[in-house]
Formats: sequence, structure tokens, C-alpha cells
Amino acid sequence: MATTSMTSLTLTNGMTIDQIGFGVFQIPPTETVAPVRAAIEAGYRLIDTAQGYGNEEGVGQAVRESGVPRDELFITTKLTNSEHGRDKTLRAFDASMDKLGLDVLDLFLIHWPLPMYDQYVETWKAFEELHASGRVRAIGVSNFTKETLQRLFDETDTVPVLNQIELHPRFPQAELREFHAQHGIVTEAWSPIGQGKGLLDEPVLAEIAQAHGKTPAQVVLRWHVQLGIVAIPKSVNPERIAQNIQVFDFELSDDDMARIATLDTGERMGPDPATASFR
Ligand SMILES: NC(=O)C1=CN([C@@H]2O[C@H](COP(=O)(O)OP(=O)(O)OC[C@H]3O[C@@H](n4cnc5c(N)ncnc54)[C@H](OP(=O)(O)O)[C@@H]3O)[C@@H](O)[C@H]2O)C=CC1
Ligand SMILES: O=C(O)C(=O)[C@@H](O)[C@H](O)C(=O)CO
Repeated sequence: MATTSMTSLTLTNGMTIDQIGFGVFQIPPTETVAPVRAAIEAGYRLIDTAQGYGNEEGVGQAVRESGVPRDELFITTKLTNSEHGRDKTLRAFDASMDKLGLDVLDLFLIHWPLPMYDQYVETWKAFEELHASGRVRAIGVSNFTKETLQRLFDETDTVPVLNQIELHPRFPQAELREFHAQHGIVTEAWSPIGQGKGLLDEPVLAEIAQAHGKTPAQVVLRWHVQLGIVAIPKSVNPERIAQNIQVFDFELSDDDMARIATLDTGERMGPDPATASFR
């Protein structure tokens, strides 16, 4: 039976992370407080921002205004691409903490590996320093491939607790999910509902949604939950914010999961992490 409340996963350091969180990419800085507050009121406790989104202040303000005890919230931010390298990483972390208004961050991620600049190993060692200082409870990565993860395994002391990657039914990342599982790394899906574009119009999702009395977005987010991963949908619409977390009162059958698997096109929507070089 499906549970009726949020489910969570355990990171290798013993922390737990909710399977549905709230993403804030493309929410303008001056418009961030209201949707984050709506998300917290709807039950989200995991909030995903990034230095590059320019809206860490709004996230921090919403957290403070929410009235929810700090230790019940799980705040993630990400090191922006221009700040790779030890000293820049440490300075950029301080700037994030000032903007968020936090003493301790829950999770800090390297946003992109940028293998062509070859600074991600040095950057990861700075993350290890930050973790050792106690200012961040967990460290992880985003957009890492098997190859870039393997270098961290080979050349540093810490395995990332989590890798946040593009993942939705059109690009389900089975191979990388399996690799993560072998190394105890939690998979977190970005653009989990395909940026709200064509994916949600797929007839198979409409059919499954109708059978369960749910929406296509809820079916896709439930699919993420049943894959055993974390998903961080974004919305600025209070009804959709609430809808996207209401995925714990139904269960997809094996047949539903198999039908959703037919949507795999093998094509990304976003940049390829092996070649993405933007700073
Ligand atoms: N690490 C990385 O490189 C990346 C990380 N991310 C993270 O992942 C988060 C989510 O990814 P994102 O790219 O925003 O895309 P999502 O897959 O979350 O889709 C967001 C879009 O879907 C719409 N939407 C939301 N809910 C529904 C619904 N129930 N029905 C129909 N449409 C809906 C939203 O519109 P509306 O707001 O109007 O509701 C918005 O246009 C980001 O906010 C960010 O935190 C994203 C990209 C890259
Ligand atoms: O949203 C993010 O976190 C991203 O890294 C991407 O959206 C990225 O900025 C991108 O798509 C650049 O084209």
C-alpha cells in the first residue's frame, strides 16, 4: 500500500531526505518568498536553490518567516560554475550563508563538474573542508557522470551523499541510477516533470492519471517516488505547489510503471554534463 504521508531516504551519513522537495530555478529573486512560503505551508521541507538562481535571499526569508523550526527544514544550495577552486569555493559558501541567513546548511552541491576546466577535484576537497568545519551537514554533487564521480572516489576521501541530475520519464537515467546505488549515492531528479512541457501531455500519462484520479504531474512524481529517488518539482502556482506533493495516497502498479517506461526517448532537455562548459 502507498503511504499517505511523505516518504524519505537515508543518506550515507545517516541524515534523511524527503522524496519530494521544492525547486526554485527561474523564480525571480523578488518573487521567491511567496512560493517558498506556500511550499512550506503545503508540507515541503526540502528546498533546492543555487547561487546561480540569484534567489537565495528569498529562500532564507521564507524559511525565517515560515515559523517551521529550522531543524525540520532541509536547505540545499549549489556552488556556481564560476567559483570552482578551493579559495573561491570557500568564499562563495560564505556568501551563500549570508544570503540565506543560515548558520548551518543542510546540503551543498557542486552544480556542474565542468570537466574541461579540471577543477572539480580541488573544489570537492574544499567541500570536504567545509563539511569538516561543521558549517554544512552533507556534501554532494550535481550533473556528475560516472567518470567524474569515479575521479572523486579515486582522488578524495569522501563519496558524495547525492547526485542531482536531469531525470524524468523521457530520460530515466537507469545506468547512472544503478551506479549511484552501488556507491550508496542518493539520486535526485531535476526537471522531474519535464519542465512542464510536452511530457505532461503524453496520452499514456493522462490514461494512468485518470485511472487513479490524479494529474499527469502527480503520476510522474509518484513514478520518481517508486523509483526510490528524490524529485524537486518547481511551481509558482499555489494549487500546483500543493498538487505536486500530494503523491503519497496512491500507488502505481507494475503495469503503470512499465507503461511510463515506454516514454524513454534517451534524449536530454538540458546540457550534457560531459561537455557543458558555461560559467
Ligand atoms: N542541478 C541542475 O543543473 C538543475 C536543477 N534544477 C532544479 O530542479 C528544479 C525543478 O526543475 P525545473 O527545471 O524547474 O522543472 P520542473 O520539471 O519542475 O517543471 C517546472 C515547470 O512545470 C510547471 N508545473 C509545475 N507543476 C505543474 C503541474 N502540476 N502541472 C503542470 N505544470 C506544472 C511549472 O509552471 P508553474 O511554475 O507556472 O506552475 C514550470 O513551468 C528546479 O527548480 C531546480 O531547483 C533544474 C534544472 C537544472
Ligand atoms: O537550473 C539549473 O540548476 C541549471 O544548472 C540549468 O538550468 C542551467 O543553468 C542551464 O540549463 C543552462 O542552459
